[in-house]
Amino acid sequence: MDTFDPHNTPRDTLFAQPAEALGAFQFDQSVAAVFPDMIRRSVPGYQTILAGIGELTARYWQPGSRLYDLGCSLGAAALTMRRQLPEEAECTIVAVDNSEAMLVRAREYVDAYRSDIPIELVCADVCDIPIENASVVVMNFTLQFIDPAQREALLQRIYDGLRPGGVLILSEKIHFDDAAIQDAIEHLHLQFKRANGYSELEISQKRSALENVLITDTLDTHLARLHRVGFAHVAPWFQAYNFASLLCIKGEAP
Ligand SMILES: Nc1ncnc2c1ncn2[C@@H]1O[C@H](C[S@+](CC[C@H]([NH3+])C(=O)[O-])CC(=O)[O-])[C@@H](O)[C@H]1O
Ligand SMILES: O=C(O)C(=O)Cc1ccccc1
Repeated sequence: MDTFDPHNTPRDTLFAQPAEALGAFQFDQSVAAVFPDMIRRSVPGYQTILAGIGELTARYWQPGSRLYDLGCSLGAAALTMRRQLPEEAECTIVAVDNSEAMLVRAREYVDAYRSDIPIELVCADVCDIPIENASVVVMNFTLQFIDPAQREALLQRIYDGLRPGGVLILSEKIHFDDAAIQDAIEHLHLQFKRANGYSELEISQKRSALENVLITDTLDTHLARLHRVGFAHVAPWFQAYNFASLLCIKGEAP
């Protein structure tokens, strides 16, 4: 087998041909194979958000704690977090995804870089795993795929598993209640995809496949829910069109 090169991965053409029957979007082997290209060309600000996750990790990690990447896909956030920790940090990074195909490839990415800090790759539903002794929890575009009825309970378990002073970094595609704003911002995202070489057919077929799979909330829904589960400080630290990332800080113990 050729040596794995994380900087040279194939182009996303998954929705380029007319499909007779379009199934629901799944994180299967074909998506995993093109995922770095797909996310870069589909999510404005993705690289900037990863850089911010690195900077926030450097600021909020705590010695002897666990750092989580929930819905890790190929482990991009887990690897970015690890680069920010000192080699001698007695921390463990836990990266979770329920797609076996993603985790097989995540293993290749993780193995391509050397470090004394372990990244545990766990194949599980993020709603089922224990979250304990955490200083930094990242959900980079994952909550949007969780059943809306389960979102608050998951956020509550994250909050409960954080140490005082720990943080959740939550990135999400969002929508807007104001129809004129929704229209304008969706247009900006469409133009972003077109500028990145996606055809009208690719855009519309992917949109259909994502229907009822990727379910967005508004920024207000996110903020209210994050406050309800207990976060003392919550604010968006980044937004590009309809993609936002929130910093949620658990208060210090009284
Ligand atoms: N219930 C679930 N349990 C575990 N994993 C899940 C679940 N539902 C979906 N996933 C996983 O969440 C990931 C979402 S992608 C994250 C990008 C990454 N964070 C990145 O920083 O590159 C975002 C996107 O494709 O828009 C996929 O790998 C799913 O298998
Ligand atoms: O492509 C889109 O329209 C998105 O909303 C982002 C996305 C990126 C990768 C997989 C699924 C959705």
